[in-house]
Amino acid sequence: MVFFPNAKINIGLQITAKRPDGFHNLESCFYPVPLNDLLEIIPASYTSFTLGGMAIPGDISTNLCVRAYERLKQDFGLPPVRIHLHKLIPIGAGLGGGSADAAFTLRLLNEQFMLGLSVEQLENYARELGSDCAFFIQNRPMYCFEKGDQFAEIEVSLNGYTLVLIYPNLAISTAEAYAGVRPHQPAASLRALLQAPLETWKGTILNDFEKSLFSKYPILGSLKQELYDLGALYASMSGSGSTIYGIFAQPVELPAHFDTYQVWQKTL
Ligand SMILES: C[C@](O)(CO)[C@H](O)COP(=O)(O)OP(=O)(O)OC[C@H]1O[C@@H](n2ccc(N)nc2=O)[C@H](O)[C@@H]1O
Ligand SMILES: Nc1ncnc2c1ncn2[C@@H]1O[C@H](COP(=O)(O)OP(=O)(O)OP(=O)(O)O)[C@@H](O)[C@H]1O
Repeated sequence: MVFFPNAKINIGLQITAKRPDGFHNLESCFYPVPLNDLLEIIPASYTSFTLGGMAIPGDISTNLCVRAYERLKQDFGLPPVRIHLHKLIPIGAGLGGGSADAAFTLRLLNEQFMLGLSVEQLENYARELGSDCAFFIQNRPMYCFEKGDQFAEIEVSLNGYTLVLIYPNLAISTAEAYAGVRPHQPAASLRALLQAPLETWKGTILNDFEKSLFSKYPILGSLKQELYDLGALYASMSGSGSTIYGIFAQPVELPAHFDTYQVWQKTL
């Protein structure tokens, strides 16, 4: 069976408090985007994991696909499988690629072996694997809170807009990003701000990771400004970085020097 785990962007990200468990409470709109890895899992005589596309740091046993398989195997005694991942979503990019791979592995195994797990059960397994993972079970625009693993419905649509993603060949670890932020209660509710027309977001919707990461890596702030100069209605860093995205009214011709980065553009 073949699935295509997709990336996400964060529209707004407020980090509101440090939790007793060391994690942070946040509020953010998670929005799926059609930039995909390829994940194939088939029954086999012994379990193996192979990787194509981009290299992923870390031992195979720490790969989130393998961890998701092992977790379900614990509870359901799954037979051996051959897992192949073709990695296309940049890593350390704030696009949730690893989390998507984990969640899609759970979803795929649930179908392949007819485990009969409900959405809620799959989300609970996903929460064990990472804060972003549970979002990719339902995989639709959601207002996320607490660790980013609790959800509320929100009416946000980018349909018809052109989305540009720029990955500046710079991997930022999530832990590094959280270490640089000072949690605070926001002056305005992100949820309310997101309900206003997209044209108003530029002045109102922020990603709290930008302040410290833009000082540390000035290229990030420059790219965001360039997207605005090119006519973006809204531009931001996604998640804990380093991807900078722009939302445009129509497709945009990007300057030649962007060729040195990984650039993706699609009308949604
Ligand atoms: C930045 C976001 O992508 C926003 O969508 C997420 O908060 C990150 O989620 P993730 O990559 O799934 O993160 P995890 O694998 O759960 O945690 C990695 C590390 O990030 C920090 N972390 C993560 C999530 C959270 N709500 N608070 C945290 O402080 C912790 O130091 C943790 O050890
Ligand atoms: N299948 C996988 N794909 C990508 N990264 C993986 C995977 N399995 C484990 N990892 C580990 O997860 C970390 C990066 O994950 P990911 O790419 O999701 O982070 P990110 O781009 O910062 O996204 P986010 O913070 O929004 O979840 C790396 O340390 C990597 O070694």
